[in-house]
Amino acid sequence: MTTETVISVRDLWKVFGHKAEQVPRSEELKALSRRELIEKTGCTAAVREVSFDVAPGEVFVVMGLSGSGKSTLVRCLTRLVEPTAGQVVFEGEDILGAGRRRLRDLRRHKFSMVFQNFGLLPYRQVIDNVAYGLEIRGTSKAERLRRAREVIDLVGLEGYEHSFPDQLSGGMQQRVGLARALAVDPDVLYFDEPFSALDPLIRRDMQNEVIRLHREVGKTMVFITHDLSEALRLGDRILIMRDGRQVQCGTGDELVGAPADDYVRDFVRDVPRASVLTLRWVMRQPRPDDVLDGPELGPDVVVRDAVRTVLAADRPVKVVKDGTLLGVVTAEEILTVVTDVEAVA
Ligand SMILES: Nc1ncnc2c1ncn2[C@@H]1O[C@H](COP(=O)(O)OP(=O)(O)OP(=O)(O)O)[C@@H](O)[C@H]1O
Repeated sequence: MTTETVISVRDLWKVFGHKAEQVPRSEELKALSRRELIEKTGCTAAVREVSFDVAPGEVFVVMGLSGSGKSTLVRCLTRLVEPTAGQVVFEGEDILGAGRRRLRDLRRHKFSMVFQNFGLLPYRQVIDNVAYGLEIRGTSKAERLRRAREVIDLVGLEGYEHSFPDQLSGGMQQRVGLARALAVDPDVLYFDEPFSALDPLIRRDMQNEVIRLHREVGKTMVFITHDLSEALRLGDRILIMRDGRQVQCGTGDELVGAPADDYVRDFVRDVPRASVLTLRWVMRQPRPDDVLDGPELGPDVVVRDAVRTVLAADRPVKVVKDGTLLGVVTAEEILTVVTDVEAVA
């Protein structure tokens, strides 16, 4: 664990069933597929041997098909679900050893959750819903209302302080959910498919809202989704799960440029590659006949943003980082990505 880690997860297991504890301890049971494990022991392995780190300020996305273990994994991080084995270290503390009081403090002061069904209190006005987390913390009324107004403004709900949740649209209710989560100034925000009940346009608005809020408040976020375009838009890194196991963890361009297996390849098949891949994925080594006095671009420039420069140059564009030439790109490499969806996979 370094100070550059907010959450550090090691060999995490969550098994449901009577003999749950036996599964992570037995090499024989660990090796079984999920189906074989159910048949043999009656246990469901929802999360199997998952390890990852989340850095401060990172948006970390957990993605996978329905039933792959996303919700169970993220609930283990706050112990809403009790892990069967492994380690969850939060800001240097192994929270699997935390007692009830410590856990309650962590949930009140360090974590906030945003759920798909909003979880708002129906008989409370917006402002009291937003102030709720501060109320249970014991913050004075004047202070919690002041803070609630501040975050209501931050999420664009000014003027709706005294509305009740059922007077608001789904998108606005989710803004209340966001404001409530932000009001307590947590260290980490956990989102469990918060926008999947919203229609596509509102959903896009809310994704933009999260991007904007992240830029403004810089919180560490762990975000569950089964929607790859949402994952790519929001995530600094994406963990892909299948049947409880992690299949791959990486940046969007790593998943699209080098999918770990057919499951990931299937997920990323329809992604517009030019919008995700960066020059490091398409550049080639210079050849002896290349004239190397063309324009320079960085390796992290997205192909789509490099098209104009590359096509306008009459010599190879140099891909340079910290003064070192990493490779070159010409119209040929760029057009391969822009026109051929499977070219680099
Ligand atoms: N309380 C429980 N008891 C028994 N099995 C459970 C329990 N909760 C989850 N599971 C099982 O664990 C597996 C993973 O479920 P989980 O809800 O974490 O997946 P998910 O990827 O979040 O799915 P979804 O996208 O549908 O919410 C599933 O097979 C599920 O049936």
